[in-house]
Amino acid sequence: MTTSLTELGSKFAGLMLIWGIIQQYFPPALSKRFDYLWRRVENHFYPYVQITIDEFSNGKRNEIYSHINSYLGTKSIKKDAKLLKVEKSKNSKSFAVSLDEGEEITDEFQGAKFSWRNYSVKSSRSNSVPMEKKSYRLTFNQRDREIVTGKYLNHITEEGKAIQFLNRKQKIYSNNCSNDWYWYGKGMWRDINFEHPATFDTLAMDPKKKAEIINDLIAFSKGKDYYSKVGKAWKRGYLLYGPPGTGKSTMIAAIANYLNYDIYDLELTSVKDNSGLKKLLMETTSKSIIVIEDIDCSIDLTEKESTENKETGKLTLSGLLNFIDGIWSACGQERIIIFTTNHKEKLDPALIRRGRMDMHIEMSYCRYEAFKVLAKNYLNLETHTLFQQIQGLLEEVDMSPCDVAEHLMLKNASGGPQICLDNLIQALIEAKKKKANKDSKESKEKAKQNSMKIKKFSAKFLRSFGSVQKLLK
Ligand SMILES: Nc1ncnc2c1ncn2[C@@H]1O[C@H](COP(=O)(O)OP(=O)(O)OP(=O)(O)O)[C@@H](O)[C@H]1O
Ligand SMILES: [Mg+2]
Repeated sequence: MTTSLTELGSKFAGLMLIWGIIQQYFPPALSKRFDYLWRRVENHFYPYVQITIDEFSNGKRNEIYSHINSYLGTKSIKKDAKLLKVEKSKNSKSFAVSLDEGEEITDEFQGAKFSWRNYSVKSSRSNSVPMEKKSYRLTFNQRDREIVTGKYLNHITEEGKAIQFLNRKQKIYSNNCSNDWYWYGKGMWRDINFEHPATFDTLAMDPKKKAEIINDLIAFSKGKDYYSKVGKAWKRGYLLYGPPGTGKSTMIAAIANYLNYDIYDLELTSVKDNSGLKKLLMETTSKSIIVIEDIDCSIDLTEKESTENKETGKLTLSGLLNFIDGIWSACGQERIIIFTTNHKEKLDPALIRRGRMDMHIEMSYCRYEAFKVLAKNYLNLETHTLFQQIQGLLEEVDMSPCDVAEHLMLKNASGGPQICLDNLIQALIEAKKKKANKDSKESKEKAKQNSMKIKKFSAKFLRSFGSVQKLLK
């Protein structure tokens, strides 16, 4: 289809040119009549329309061109296009394939056929470097005009965007910028590539809880229509709480990798006031996770403090609440906000109520199910005779996944899994002893305090009894 369409198109263009020249010698009334007839002949033999999409439009890069480029590049691998180009930019994870100059490809959408051709025109200005003008030309039957403008162009733009999103390198942004001259004028966030290896497969936790979180993330990321239907801003809040070393930060990395989102690591102690917080928020993009780690330590966020500071221009709890659910936070769609804390009980209930922090996720000490994930990751073991003993010990001792993982690391080339498991058992037995000692000390201390209380009480009672006796005498 493609070659014949393009060839036919250029032949008609040639005929049009000749017709234009001859037309000048015709009287206007006759020329109009001929023009009408010519259009009918043309529509009969060549009922096609062409749209050209240039790489640059009005001196600016044309975004649609780059989306089409990605879309057609992916199509070209599956189709039988023979002239392809491969590029890799510093911000993309893998190679990007696109059509080479002059190559054509056909596409189908809702039963309609489309032909795409890549053009490149080189021109040289009198005194300067040669310029290359790249474009795509879309040819389609004019009966499909509505499909093209109504749906097809939208469809390829969305697909192209999605391909570019998957192919880009993830970033982690931080607002904790020093006064370093290098960052001067580079915006409020600085970024580096995010390359954390954590995934949900390597995250050690109760499998049911893990599945629940993954399902929640899937529902969120596919929820565009749902959120707009119920009239809610497309964002979700997670509170991760639990003792140190239980995997809160690791979970954030796993979520970012799962959804391919960027991370904005927001350091509240570096934020001067509420308006600074708003500016930071406005510089974040969609499909991102805004993280505030150790929220309880970041700032004194009590309601009382917030009311006192309202006028003094500081960062306040109400400022933070506005940040989470104010209208500004809905400016960029598809955003996740995550708070972490070791002390959930210290947080103001207003900050973590449902609707703000939609899901409260407890990251707990390592139990048997979580241990099995670590043993698989670190030692490639799914079963072992020592597992049963470890299971029993993990029920009695609170050890963080971080500490368990440390014992499962192969420390030298000659050490095998058996040594690691033995080491872990030793550590668990030690921890169990320590716990037993601590418990017995605590119960002795409690008993001592109780007996002191009883002694004090009886002395007081005896004293008062003595004074009553004296009075009665
Ligand atoms: N649940 C887990 N699954 C897999 N690895 C874990 C888990 N928890 C901890 N680790 C390991 O321990 C290290 C420290 O964990 P992480 O930083 O995620 O803990 P945290 O809960 O954020 O601690 P803190 O409260 O001190 O910030 C990680 O680099 C990871 O290797
Ligand atoms: Mg952490």
